[in-house]
Amino acid sequence: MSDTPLTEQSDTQRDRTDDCLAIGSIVSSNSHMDYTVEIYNETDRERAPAPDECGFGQPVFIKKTIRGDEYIVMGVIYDTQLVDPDQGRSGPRLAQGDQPQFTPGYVEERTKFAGVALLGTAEVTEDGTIENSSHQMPRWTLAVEDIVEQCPDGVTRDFHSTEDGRLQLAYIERLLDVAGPLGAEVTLALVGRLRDSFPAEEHQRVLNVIEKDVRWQSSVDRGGDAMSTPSTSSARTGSDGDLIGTVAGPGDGPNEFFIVTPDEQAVKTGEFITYSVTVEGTPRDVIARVTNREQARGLPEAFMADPHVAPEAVAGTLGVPTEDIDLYRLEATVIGFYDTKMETFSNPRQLPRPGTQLRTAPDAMLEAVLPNLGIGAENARTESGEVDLSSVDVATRDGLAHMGWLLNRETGAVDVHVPIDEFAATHLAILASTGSGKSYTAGVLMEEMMKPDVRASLLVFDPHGEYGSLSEIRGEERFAGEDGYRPEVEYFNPENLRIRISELSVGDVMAILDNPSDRMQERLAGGWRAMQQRESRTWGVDELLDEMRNQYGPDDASVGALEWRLRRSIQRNELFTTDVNVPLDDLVAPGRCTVLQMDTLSRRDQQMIATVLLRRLYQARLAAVRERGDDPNFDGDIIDFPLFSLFEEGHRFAPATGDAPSLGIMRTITSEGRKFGFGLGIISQRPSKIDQDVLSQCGTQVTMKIQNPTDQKAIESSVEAAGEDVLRELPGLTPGQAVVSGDAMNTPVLIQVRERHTQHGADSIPATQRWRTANEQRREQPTRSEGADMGGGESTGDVDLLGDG
Ligand SMILES: Nc1ncnc2c1ncn2[C@@H]1O[C@H](COP(=O)(O)OP(=O)(O)OP(=O)(O)O)[C@@H](O)[C@H]1O
Repeated sequence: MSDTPLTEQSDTQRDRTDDCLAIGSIVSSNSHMDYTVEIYNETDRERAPAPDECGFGQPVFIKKTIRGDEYIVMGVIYDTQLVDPDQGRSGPRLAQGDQPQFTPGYVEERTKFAGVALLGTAEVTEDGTIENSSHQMPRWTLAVEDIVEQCPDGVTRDFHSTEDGRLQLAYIERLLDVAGPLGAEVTLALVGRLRDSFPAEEHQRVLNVIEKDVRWQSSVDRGGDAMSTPSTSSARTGSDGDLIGTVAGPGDGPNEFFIVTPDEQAVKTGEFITYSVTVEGTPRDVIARVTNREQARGLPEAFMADPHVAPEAVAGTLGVPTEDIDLYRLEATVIGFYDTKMETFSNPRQLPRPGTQLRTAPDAMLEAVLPNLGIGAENARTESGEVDLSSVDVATRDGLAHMGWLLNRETGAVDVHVPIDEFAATHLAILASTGSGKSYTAGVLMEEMMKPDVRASLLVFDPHGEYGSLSEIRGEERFAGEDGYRPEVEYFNPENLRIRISELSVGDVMAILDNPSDRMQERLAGGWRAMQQRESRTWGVDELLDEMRNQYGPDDASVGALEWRLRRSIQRNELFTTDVNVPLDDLVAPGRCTVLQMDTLSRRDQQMIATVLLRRLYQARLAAVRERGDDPNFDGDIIDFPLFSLFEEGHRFAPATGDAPSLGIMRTITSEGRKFGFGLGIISQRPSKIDQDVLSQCGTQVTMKIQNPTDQKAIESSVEAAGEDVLRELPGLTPGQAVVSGDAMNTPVLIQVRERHTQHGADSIPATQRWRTANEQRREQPTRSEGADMGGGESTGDVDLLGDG
């Protein structure tokens, strides 16, 4: 057999099957798909194939005539074997191998076999080209001595083209099976040949994917299983309309599906993606939310055995590719397409088909469809009654709170606006562990509510005095209206916040008196009822005691016991007065934010203030809605504008356990307030400690980092919109990141809360800084500070204390 390439080169791009180089003949088969071919040498043929004409990965064909029609059976050389009869022979031969003329049998025995795996079939046309190629398993069996010919590149190309010009490679799985350990290599060799025949970019991309996959499979099979470690870290941020992945198939739930995406897309959980479907003849862009992300393919864990060695170094040594090999498997849940008539999402009840391409939902689209704009989008309707999303510019719309932007997109790329009407009517909960940004976020919302396009009437119950800096908005230009509007910010503290005793209910008094006996309760109820019948509203404890003594006799022991309690808890408490009652007009007005600073009051007194004020405000709203103002006999308060009241430490006012007097009115307002234009906002770091009735009535939720499992459970059971995927996000959020869900949004949204326009008033000052400053002050003015701090006694001196004097 000659090693020199033939000078007479065949035209490899020719596409005809006639006059091809015969390279060998079949001698046996290992299976229906796997044949052994003896390669011709000089003694068999005048023109024996050169090594590169019958090498590894060489496409070949065998001609077959079936019922008069001519076919080729395509195959590929996937293995070669040399047979040397001399091997293992120790006895002498008559002649040596370099004297073939004397020993033709010997040379013939010393031969080369090739393994040929079958790929498919094609029909041969009259002009010798092929058509109707099929990559199915050939049905006919080949015979011993069938001639195997070298397949020219043109024929190979035609065998891999479909009728409509697409590239087909449908035999790969079979080839990998048949060729065993050499399957990946022979597939790669074939892919390499096809690259020249299919130069178009679309074909090259497909070949890239196949090549990467096969290469990956083969190298990982050598190195171990692909790891599947869930990962959420990624550098890139999704952007407008990018192609991000392909639908792999349906997921666990009826609205869920899986997507495969390469690492470079870095699609995160919470990202909004879109695909197109036709619903009742109309093409629709359906939005889905990514709910989970797992690595489907990455470097094997075994490569990470030594933390001093980068896994890429191991991979490089083993020849495992490391670039662009990571694949992620995302789970997504269908939100729906935006129904421009109903102005909400509608579920197409149709999952995307496997293979559907997915894009990130465009920024502008998300900005318009995420908030529940409700009737807010009315003036963007076209004549057909549909809302023209492209004309919905939420940024210029009135009554929306700009809370921040989508966390998964570039900063500010998709601004998130929350309709204030929604949460002002159906209540709001801001829930997060301490230090996660609750008060900060509440501050952002309050700023938004005081803007000229909203001018809310806000009443803030502030048990920690955290909203002192909100007064800055009075002078901020961005809060000024063209008509001269300037928001008012008023502060009330216990000195100017008094409760008139006659405003208390008997239930309130019982709570204040700390479990009076049954008989005392009975006496108190009788006396209180009588007092409330009186015209005068300026009675006090003395008048009440007189009334009870009138009813139950001057020496009644229970009245005696009540006297002591009433004097201690009510008469001597500066919070309660007989006459002064804060006028509601001083407290609430449109365009006014009133902050009740209650940090010096006991918890019980804070609850009492909330109870009485909420009751008065609620009744005043009720009177307005029921048009009691028209009744000449009505002398109560009327508030003819909606109210929104915000509670820091909400669990203090509506606790899940205990007997807070404020709980009743808070339950009433959260369940009925919608009808009367009275919204509550509950801020709390302990959702599990809030009354579940109150919490579950909060239609809009801003949930931030929460790690405590009991609190997570409370959210799960009371926050309807918080799906499993949303709850999973909560522990991983950092300060300022939040999930906004519920009535105000069409779907839960992961946001970065914007920065405050005013200063945040709740920053804790580090203890070390305080110590240092205090110490420095003492050193500068030792005598004065010592005198003040030590109560004027003999000072030991700071120098001595520090031990350096
Ligand atoms: N959106 C944001 N942008 C910038 N910084 C923020 C943001 N949200 C919170 N922070 C920072 O996080 C800190 C904690 O926020 P905040 O005081 O609102 O927490 P909190 O949940 O109310 O805590 P606490 O329960 O102790 O009152 C703030 O001091 C602020 O510096």
